[in-house]
Amino acid sequence: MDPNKRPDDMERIATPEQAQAFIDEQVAAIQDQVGDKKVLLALSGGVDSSVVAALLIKAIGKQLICVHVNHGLMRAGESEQVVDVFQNQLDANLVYVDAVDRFLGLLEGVAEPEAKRKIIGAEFVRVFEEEARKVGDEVSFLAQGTIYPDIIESDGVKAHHNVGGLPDDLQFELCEPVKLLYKDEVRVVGKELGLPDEMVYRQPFPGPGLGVRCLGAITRDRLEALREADAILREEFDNAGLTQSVWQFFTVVPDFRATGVRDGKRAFDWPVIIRAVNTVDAMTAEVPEIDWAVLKKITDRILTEVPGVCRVCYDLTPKPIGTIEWE
Ligand SMILES: Nc1ncnc2c1ncn2[C@@H]1O[C@H](COP(=O)(O)OP(=O)(O)OP(=O)(O)O)[C@@H](O)[C@H]1O
Repeated sequence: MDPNKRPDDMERIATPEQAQAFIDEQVAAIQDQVGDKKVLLALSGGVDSSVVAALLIKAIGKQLICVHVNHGLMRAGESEQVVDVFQNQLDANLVYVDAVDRFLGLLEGVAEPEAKRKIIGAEFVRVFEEEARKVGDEVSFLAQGTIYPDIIESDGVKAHHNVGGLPDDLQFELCEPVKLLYKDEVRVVGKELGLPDEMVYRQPFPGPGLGVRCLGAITRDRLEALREADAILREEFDNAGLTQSVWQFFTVVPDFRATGVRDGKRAFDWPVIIRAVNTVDAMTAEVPEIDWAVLKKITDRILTEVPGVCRVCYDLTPKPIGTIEWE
């Protein structure tokens, strides 16, 4: 039997009971696979790696070493939540790497989106490799949040390597407990494992994080404005009950300024663009009709609370022609 093929008769996990049965089965399988050896996991705080971390903690406790890389491009509060949930609440073995200066230093002056993505991806592998080398001798397994769509997308040939790119002398045996699950099932399992809703229902977030929403060459002040505006948007969408009904929403800060008037004086500050989309498969997307009062409240808050911003726009472009992300 192909271990990367979901059996035709496998039930779709939708209830807490089904999730619990899956958890029990995987905990036993992990204990069987790993024994008393150690496992390394890159933990982003996204739903896939968080569910894998929680499963492994349940199965082998401190034999799991989680590495979280704060590259400075996380949304507000995300890295703090990883520390709070995994270190404080679940008492996990967590290595927190503050790599903000490294990433932002390398990205300085780089405006081309593909170049930015490459720098972020390559540096991530480098940071992870450094951490893996520190513990490499004691570790035998690499856990990954591979899910079934990753396997289907890679044509079923081999499991998708989330932290691919590790050198040959640093190869581990893989442990991928959710590789046969669809995203909705991973969420049900995450909920049953007691992870917070913000983690379990986290919307898709691009690998390069806020780096591709701070358009052009990233500067620290513009990145901070983006992070604050994004936090306001998320808070107000949540207050308006839109978090579950809108598929994805975020802000973008372009690398040009607009004029305005603040306290009787000319302002020359950045615009913030609000992007919200609904989609089934991310191939096409529509812009939801957000209640005017909600948009106005978000606009007021961004203009008063976020330094360096003097204009707020709502992006009305469907996909196609516009992609969901701006870069
Ligand atoms: N900042 C980070 N720190 C540690 N690991 C990370 C980080 N960002 C990404 N990763 C690792 O790379 C994997 C792939 O990241 P990607 O951004 O593509 O998200 P994903 O496939 O949706 O998974 P997840 O839901 O776990 O974020 C993650 O599952 C995680 O193992």
